[in-house]
Amino acid sequence: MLAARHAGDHAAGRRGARRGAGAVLITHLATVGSTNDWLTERAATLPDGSWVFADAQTGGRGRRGRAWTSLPGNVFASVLTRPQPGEGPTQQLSFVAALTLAGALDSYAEAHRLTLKWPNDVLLDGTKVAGILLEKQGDACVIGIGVNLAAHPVDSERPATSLAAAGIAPPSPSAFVEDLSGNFVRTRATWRDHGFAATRTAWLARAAGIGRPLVARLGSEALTGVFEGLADDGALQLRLDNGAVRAVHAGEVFGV
Ligand SMILES: O=C(O)CCCC[C@@H]1SC[C@@H]2NC(=O)N[C@@H]21
Repeated sequence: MLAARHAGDHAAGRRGARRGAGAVLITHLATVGSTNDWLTERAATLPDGSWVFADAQTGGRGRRGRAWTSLPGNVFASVLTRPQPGEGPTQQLSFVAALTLAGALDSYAEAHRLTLKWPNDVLLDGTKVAGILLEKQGDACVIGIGVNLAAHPVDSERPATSLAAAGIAPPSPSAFVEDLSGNFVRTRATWRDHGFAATRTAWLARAAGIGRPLVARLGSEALTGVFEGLADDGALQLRLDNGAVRAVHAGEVFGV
């Protein structure tokens, strides 16, 4: 285990930092506001591919300004990326991250039970088990990952599940983060070496609702169409009833 190296970690209750498989730096905190904030504050000094995770998160954030309920025994982790030679645009990282996460979950649940929902949710038996939040800081991008291993919120507007609720013995968060970090190196290398085409094909192979009707809610607008695929910038391609294909860059999608 490496000695503590960052100033200002006392308040967070530092557990330690170590090099995981492939010499990835993984920092383990007892408690933190948000692992995304922790990394964003250190984006200028930490190396590309650095991870942080925490036993407790007091101000977890989700997409679209929502709070992320951070229950004990779950994973709250973030990884720092900077554009590397050969890599595509940052928006594509969203799909690299979703594949990384699904690949890590494959060790615990049969692959057919795990599907991907645009843009970057992971579903277990059709219900959300994990979410991803990408935040840019200059040219860096912090990818936050929340996984319901042991518990899930029961009172939330949107249905959620956990490995435990699905009858799967959950791993420890630290073991899961170890899997995630190793998987991210491999998934990212595939993206770099084979371009977005390989990542898109892999993502679409696990996508929930591909080729089926869905509703995309974009603010006050709701569009109905058939989910046809993914554009290079990560937009969902929706074939509308009039035959035109509309690119959906932001919003939420629901099956109909
Ligand atoms: O589905 C979503 O809305 C994205 C959820 C992302 C939650 C994770 S938990 C670790 C990291 N820190 C945060 O504050 N958010 C992300």
